[in-house]
Amino acid sequence: MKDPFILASASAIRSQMLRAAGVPHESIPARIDEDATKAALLSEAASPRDIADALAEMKARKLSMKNFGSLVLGCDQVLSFDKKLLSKPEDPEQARTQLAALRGQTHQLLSAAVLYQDGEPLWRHVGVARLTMRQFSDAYLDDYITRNWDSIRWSVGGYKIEEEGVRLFSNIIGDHFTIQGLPLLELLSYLTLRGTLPA
Ligand SMILES: Nc1nc2c(ncn2[C@@H]2O[C@H](COP(=O)(O)OP(=O)(O)OP(=O)(O)O)[C@@H](O)[C@H]2O)c(=O)[nH]1
Repeated sequence: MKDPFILASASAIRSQMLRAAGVPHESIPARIDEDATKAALLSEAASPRDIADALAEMKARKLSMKNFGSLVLGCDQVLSFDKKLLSKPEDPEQARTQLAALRGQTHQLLSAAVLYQDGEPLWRHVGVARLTMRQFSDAYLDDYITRNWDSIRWSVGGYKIEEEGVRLFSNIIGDHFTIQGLPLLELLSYLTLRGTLPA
């Protein structure tokens, strides 16, 4: 690729998806205060989509200002359920409470991506997936968390779709990439259209 590509994210799976797609990049965590920004936006009644987009843009802009010439991709994923924003579970108990609330219900994962270059936004997209959980038993939920806590603690929904988390669901509308945190197909389409990736 002509311009260096920076993924402004600490997310291993986002980097893995880009690498698997043949997009060479450097991963640099943006280290912004997500909680403060999320709280401020929620106090202004911002929508989950706008919150994810704003956080992704903050990450992209911060690293773009320090890396002129590079393409910088910022990402953020939020879980929207019952008009509330859920965050990564802080402990197994919170994971259990959150998953019990999502049981038998449909929630949305919104994965925002914003591309910057030289301090200016080039492209943005928010991918949306709709996921319906089955009526799993309390016993299964307890065992699931015991078996998977070390892995699911880093995921906003308390599950990893490519691992045992898939057994929590009865229906999913949306692509795997969006669920894992990156609207990859839309990003690749843009990079190809702009000539960054060969058509
Ligand atoms: N492997 C995997 N990761 C998931 C899945 N669902 C959500 N995630 C991850 O959950 C995390 C959502 O938190 P974010 O705040 O968007 O990203 P982060 O991991 O904190 O990293 P930053 O981009 O540096 O903020 C992301 O890393 C997603 O990739 C999944 O099904 N599988």
